[in-house]
Amino acid sequence: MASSCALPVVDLAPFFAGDGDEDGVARATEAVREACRTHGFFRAVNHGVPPELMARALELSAAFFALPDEEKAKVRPAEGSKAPLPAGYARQPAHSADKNEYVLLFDPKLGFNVYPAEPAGFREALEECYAKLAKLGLLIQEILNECMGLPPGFLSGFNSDRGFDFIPALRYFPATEEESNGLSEHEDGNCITFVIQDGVGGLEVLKDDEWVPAEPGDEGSIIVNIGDVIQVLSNNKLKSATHRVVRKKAVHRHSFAFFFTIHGDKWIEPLPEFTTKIGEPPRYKGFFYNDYQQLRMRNKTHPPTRPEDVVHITHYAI
Ligand SMILES: O=C(O)CCC(=O)C(=O)O
Ligand SMILES: [Fe+2]
Repeated sequence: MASSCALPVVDLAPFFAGDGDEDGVARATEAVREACRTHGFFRAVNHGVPPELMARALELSAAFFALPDEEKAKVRPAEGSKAPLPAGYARQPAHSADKNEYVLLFDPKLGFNVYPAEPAGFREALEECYAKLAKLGLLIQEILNECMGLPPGFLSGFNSDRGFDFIPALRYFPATEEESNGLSEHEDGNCITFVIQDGVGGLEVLKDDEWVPAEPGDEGSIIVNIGDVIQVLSNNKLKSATHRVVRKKAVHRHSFAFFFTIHGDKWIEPLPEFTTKIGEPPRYKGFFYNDYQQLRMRNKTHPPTRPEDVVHITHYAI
């Protein structure tokens, strides 16, 4: 039986029905609001991304990562690229607590991506997946706008530049006898994240001091979570939850994480709807998104020895 902490499931079908199912839309919107308030995570079904496309993309990704290291190394980021992060293949440095390798991809239209020659079809499947997830990002942003009671179109106007969204295709190594961390506990710094994953499992979300599994489920579901930007804009009404990936023994785990993010020049602070308009004090000082990203990046390049020195969104808390 599912525990009371189990990840909420949200059926997005009413948004695709095209028959003006207003009640269905209202119910699904309320389910998203409740999930983002309590867990910061939910499992989306009927999300508009074909399950067979997700399965094919994961298979092709697994085939790429199974290639010899020297083949993977050919997919190195282009020198002099203007991409916000290095697009292409990389592996976490040996000293990192995170035990994975990945291929980072941006919107194909931007021309930053570097693709492997093998396996055939990798580029097409990933580009198709990207397009579908980008569309889903816009839909979830609209739903959040409604959940947050913001003026229609506020978030899409505030966050209209899609040039910073990206996907890492990830492979986690098998756990060892000594150690099973795949991705250390963290909150996402962006707006909205989608996770597509194979059947291995290992993604876990912290809820009331308990680690709740965010397993893939067998219906081709996508895990959705909100990041720090939404938590700040909503002045803590919606939650950017702590999560991590734990590795399993004897298997690699494959996933895609789509980061629906925001332009680095954006000034992020709690919105009036959650502060002055309702007589509540802001829980955060304002900041430029870029500045926060730099601090987060430094967490990775220069990991502090004391966990309490790792920068989280609480850095800006009042
Ligand atoms: O691989 C996953 O399941 C999650 C990845 C994740 O949490 C992240 O990249 O921020
Ligand atoms: Fe994450």
